[in-house]
Amino acid sequence: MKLCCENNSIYINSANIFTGGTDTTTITLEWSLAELINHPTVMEKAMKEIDSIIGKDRMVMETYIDNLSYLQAIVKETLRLHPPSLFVLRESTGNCTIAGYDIPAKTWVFTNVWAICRDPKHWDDPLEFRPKRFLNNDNESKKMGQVGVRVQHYQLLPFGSGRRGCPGALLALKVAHTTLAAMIQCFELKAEEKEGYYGCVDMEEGPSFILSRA
Ligand code: HEM
Repeated sequence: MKLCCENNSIYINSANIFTGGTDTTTITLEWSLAELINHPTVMEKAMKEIDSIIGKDRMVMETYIDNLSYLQAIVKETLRLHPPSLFVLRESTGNCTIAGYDIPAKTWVFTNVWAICRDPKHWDDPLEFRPKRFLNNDNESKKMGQVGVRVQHYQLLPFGSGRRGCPGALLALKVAHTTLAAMIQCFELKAEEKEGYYGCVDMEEGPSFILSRA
């Protein structure tokens, strides 16, 4: 049988899934672990949540994740401060105006996800790693608790949005939540004591479109 695909689309889509689906999730895990090591009280709270919901005799499994709301807030806060895809890209199909700028047809428009996720217009203390902001139990969280990474809350866009939004978001979140929970449950993580970084992980960002640690 001869398969007929315009523009080599099977090849392009498969490559998309591999490139878009591998680095992004591991980078999210790396940033989450780095933030947890640098915020021992957050780490302790996450351990306590896992202990109280799962206990010490069972391993974390995907089915428990719905009950680990603090862990989910940690991943959300990581994706806010360190969105692996810095930009979301669109090409205008016709002339249009965005935020007062006239955009001609066929223009590439980059949305700076990184900047929006740190914008003080949308976030209190935007540079602080504070997963609590996503939990529904104080005034700030009442505002932010409902902000999801996969719905149309445009101040938090790690997976993009709309028809071309990330199709792997659900899978990515499942993998990130379960792996992070297992690592917190099984290991005691600390930073190496080396000159300049006593007990802290260096959070410098690498130079790339995909936001990895330097
Ligand atoms: C934390 C992990 C991930 C992040 C942060 C992420 C982020 C994104 C973003 C921002 C886009 C562009 C969306 C837009 O333009 O609106 C995208 C597209 C895409 N992602 Fe992900 N992604 C992740 C994981 C995955 C996984 C696990 C897969 C597949 C197994 C995947 C497959 C894709 C594909 C195929 C596209 C292109 C969709 C299209 O062009 O229509 N991603 N992703």
